[in-house]
Formats: sequence, structure tokens, C-alpha cells
Amino acid sequence: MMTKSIQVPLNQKNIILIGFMGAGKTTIGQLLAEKLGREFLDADQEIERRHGMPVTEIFKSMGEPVFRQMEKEYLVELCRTSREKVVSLGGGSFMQDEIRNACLDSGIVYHLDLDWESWLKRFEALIDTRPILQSKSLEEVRALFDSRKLIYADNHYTVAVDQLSPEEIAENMARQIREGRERE
Ligand SMILES: Nc1ncnc2c1ncn2[C@@H]1O[C@H](COP(=O)(O)OP(=O)(O)OP(=O)(O)O)[C@@H](O)[C@H]1O
Ligand SMILES: O=C(O)C1=C[C@@H](O)[C@@H](O)[C@H](O)C1
Ligand SMILES: [Mg+2]
Repeated sequence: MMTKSIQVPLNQKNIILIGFMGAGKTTIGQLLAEKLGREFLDADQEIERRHGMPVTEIFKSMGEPVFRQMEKEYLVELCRTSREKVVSLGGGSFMQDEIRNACLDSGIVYHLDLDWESWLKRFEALIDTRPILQSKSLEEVRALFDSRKLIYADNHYTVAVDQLSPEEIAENMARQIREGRERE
């Protein structure tokens, strides 16, 4: 099915953060929204609020396909109706064509990119709250990391997040966005 292109003026576009689990989308998105004076929305947190349970519980009691459907409904509608927000996606959101197309079409998409070695240092902090990691061997997680990187490559800007703190990354992004606005 052909989806209609969403025409949004550049300065009203949502800033959308994508990237692998633990890249820092939620942490950096929150900081960036504060710096830009924009409202912050996090896909996982909004789904948890709407459905009254943590993502891990949704996976356990209803299964991943139900979660993916919730994710799609929430994000496609958000792209259609919301403006001037900072939006952090879940790590798997961008794998769905409809979500990816809606985000690229209506928003400015930033890929928070980190290498495998840096990501491994965060693994322990993630495992309890990321059901996708719980059922996989490290080799399988690595394969997922590599395959998803190819999909995240479809973005407007890539930001390396290996070497800097969330505060520094958010500050750099905010500066770039403000400078871009001045040139418009
Ligand atoms: N630049 C950074 N340097 C060091 N630690 C970081 C950095 N960014 C995030 N973290 C830490 O990594 C963990 C995961 O961060 P966060 O929850 O923001 O990731 P996420 O991309 O939103 O993940 P998910 O896709 O699962 O929602 C947190 O403990 C956070 O404090
Ligand atoms: O990478 C993923 O597939 C996921 C990442 C998290 O943000 C959550 O959306 C959920 O745990 C699935
Ligand atoms: Mg997150």
C-alpha cells in the first residue's frame, strides 16, 4: 500500500532518536528535549503507560507480536499528529517498515551509533529489562546488532555515542540543531 507523504515544515519536525538497545535513546532524548525546550516522548514508556505494564511483562504475557503492533499503532499515529517533540524509539521500532517510513518522512531521524565493544560494557545493565536479550546467546545478540545496524543506516544524521557522556552528546546535538535553525 502506498502511504501518503507527510508534509511538515522543518522547524516543526519531531526529532527522532533511533539505535540499538542501550545506545542511549531514552537517556539522551530526555536531556535533549530539556535543552531544546521541547516535550519528550519515549515509545517504550508511552506503551507501558497506555497498557499499564512494563515492556518485559507485555512480552511475557502477550508475546512480541502484540508488542510490535502496539509500537506500530503508537508511532505511526504520533508521526501523523505530533509536531516539535523529541521522540525516542524502542531499539526494534525501526525494523517495521511502516514506522521507519513514517519517521523518515515526517521527522528528523538521528541514529545513536556505538560499536560492539562499547555496547558490551552496557550489557549487564540492560539484560533484566530487555526481553529480546534474555532469550539469546551472545553470538545471536551480535548477529542482531550487525543486522540492525544496516536498517538504522537509513537516517538523516548519525551521532557516535561511544566516547562521550549523555550530557555531552545531548549538548552537541542541541547546538547543531540550534545552528541549523539559525541558517533556515
Ligand atoms: N553515552 C553514554 N555513556 C555511558 N552510558 C550510557 C550512555 N548513554 C546511555 N548510557 C547508559 O546505558 C544504559 C541504557 O541507556 P538507555 O536506556 O538510554 O538506552 P536506550 O537506547 O533507550 O535503550 P532501549 O532501546 O532498550 O530503550 C543506561 O544505563 C544509561 O545510563
Ligand atoms: O530492541 C528491541 O527489540 C527492543 C528494545 C526496547 O527498547 C524495547 O522496545 C523492547 O525491549 C524491544
Ligand atoms: Mg529506551
